[in-house]
Amino acid sequence: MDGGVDLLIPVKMLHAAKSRLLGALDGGARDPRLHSSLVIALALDTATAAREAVGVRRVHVLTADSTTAAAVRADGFSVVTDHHDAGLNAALRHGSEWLRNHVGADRIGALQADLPALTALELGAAIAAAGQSRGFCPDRQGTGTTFLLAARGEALDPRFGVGSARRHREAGAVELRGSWPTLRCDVDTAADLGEAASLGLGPRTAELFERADQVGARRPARRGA
Ligand SMILES: Nc1nc2c(ncn2[C@@H]2O[C@H](COP(=O)(O)OP(=O)(O)OP(=O)(O)O)[C@@H](O)[C@H]2O)c(=O)[nH]1
Ligand SMILES: C=C(OP(=O)(O)O)C(=O)O
Repeated sequence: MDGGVDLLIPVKMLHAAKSRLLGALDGGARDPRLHSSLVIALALDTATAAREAVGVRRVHVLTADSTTAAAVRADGFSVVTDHHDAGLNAALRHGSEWLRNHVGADRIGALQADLPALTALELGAAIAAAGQSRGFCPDRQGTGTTFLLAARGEALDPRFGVGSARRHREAGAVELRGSWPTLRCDVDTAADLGEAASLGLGPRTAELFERADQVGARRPARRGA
């Protein structure tokens, strides 16, 4: 029986996360508390859309960070503790084994935590497109990976990092090729934030930028604006 995908969303320690976005909310002042709230907002918008997607059984945030864990638990997400913060692929291998051993997960996926424009429709379409295969979705540049889905009963075998799209392809994952701009739009830079704003930011991220705007910081510039 098809029980749906248990999805891991990895978030590293807040002081180290999304370093290229440091200062994005405060005109470069780089307030660490504001930065932490941005990292958490990105993850919550991603996780909230993912939870609504057809084919998803449960969303688990994978983190060693206690502030992140508390914030996502408050919104009803499960937390898988990454004790080591030993790098993304090691964390995902640990998370994948934990889900197989502790919650009986038989189909596991990994979704990047920085997809603030994600819609449930697009993630559901990508899961459907994968069928029973191991699949991955490249980012909008075509080189990275925003979503990796194991075949049923198999471990995740993640190969994230620079050039991960090629590595996932070479390792036998099927490239999921639909036109899913919100699933492909991970945000590493201010320019990426502008792209996500053009697609429509999720409510947590949008609210942070609304508030920042009121105190004079710039909103992410929309494409073509
Ligand atoms: N749980 C966990 N998540 C990780 C770890 N390393 C990276 N991640 C997460 O994996 C995703 C991609 O990580 P990176 O590309 O290394 O870093 P980033 O935080 O997106 O951004 P930069 O600091 O700007 O490189 C992000 O959501 C990270 O929070 C880890 O060791 N443990
Ligand atoms: C880790 C990856 O992405 P990013 O560095 O954009 O978060 C990846 O695409 O494999």
